[in-house]
Amino acid sequence: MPMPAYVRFIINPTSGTKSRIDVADRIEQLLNHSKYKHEVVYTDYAGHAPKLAKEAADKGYDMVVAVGGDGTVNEVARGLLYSETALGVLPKGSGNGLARHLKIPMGLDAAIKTLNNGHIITIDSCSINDHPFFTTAGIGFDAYISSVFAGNKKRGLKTYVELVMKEVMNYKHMPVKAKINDNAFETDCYVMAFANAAQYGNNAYIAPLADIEDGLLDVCLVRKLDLVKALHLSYCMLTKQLANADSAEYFKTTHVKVNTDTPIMYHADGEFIGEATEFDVHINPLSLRVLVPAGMD
Ligand SMILES: Nc1ncnc2c1ncn2[C@@H]1O[C@H](COP(=O)(O)OP(=O)(O)OP(=O)(O)O)[C@@H](O)[C@H]1O
Repeated sequence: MPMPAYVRFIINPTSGTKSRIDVADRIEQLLNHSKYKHEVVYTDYAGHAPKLAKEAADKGYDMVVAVGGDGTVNEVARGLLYSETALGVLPKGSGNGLARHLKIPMGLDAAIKTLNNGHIITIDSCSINDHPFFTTAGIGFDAYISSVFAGNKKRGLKTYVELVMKEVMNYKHMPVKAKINDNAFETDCYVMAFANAAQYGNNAYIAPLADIEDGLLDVCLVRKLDLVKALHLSYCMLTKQLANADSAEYFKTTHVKVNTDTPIMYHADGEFIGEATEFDVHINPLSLRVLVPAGMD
């Protein structure tokens, strides 16, 4: 990056649980000002961040830093795709899947210092029915949970876990037709998760083998679920063993197609999108520049 590099911080004031920390003030205090000239802007509404990010990319800013959870990261990154402008992340959500995958510290001060010492890599992104995603997308149960969570006033990990526990046995698998790696098959689908990064967030590893620079999409399919399987899956997610678990099937591919007769819910980076009967999911190799901590390649 040139010296000084021009940086726009985009803060989602609604993300994360309530905190009294003044993020703009911490940035002012800890950012290396001989390296960066910066400005701070705030989102006014959902869907504002892609415009603010694209505007910065069009003006030739060197980096745009998303301050928020994976929803904000998604919106900012969407505005930067295929541009020279790098994404930076100050994690402020409850899951922070992309930040965790990239080994960005969860603490605000440490994450700001990472911006001072980090370097840029180029990562893959993915799309589900033309919605870009950078961490995970999915159809079935995980999308259903994102839809209920979206309407929930309370946020945070505890609320999320309570919700999953309450709903996991009520949700029913659906029959789908899928095509992965030219192999077409019919299957029941409780959840089909598509992963660019290894985890949903909170160290729940839905795709432990995911490499964000390999040009491949990792797919995890759970056909049906009962209580024993649910407990086993949770254990495997938290211990990074899902790729070899009996309760799930794991694929690496570049492109997935899914069809259903009955509409099924889908999400991208944890944000509920809607329902559809056809899904086209693919990888966009090396499409986003990202600043990562020193030592991460
Ligand atoms: N000013 C705003 N007012 C209302 N919604 C906003 C605003 N700015 C952004 N959003 C929306 O907030 C959504 C959630 O943001 P984000 O994921 O960053 O936080 P979070 O939900 O608290 O984090 P997590 O997903 O980790 O729980 C985003 O998808 C975005 O569309």
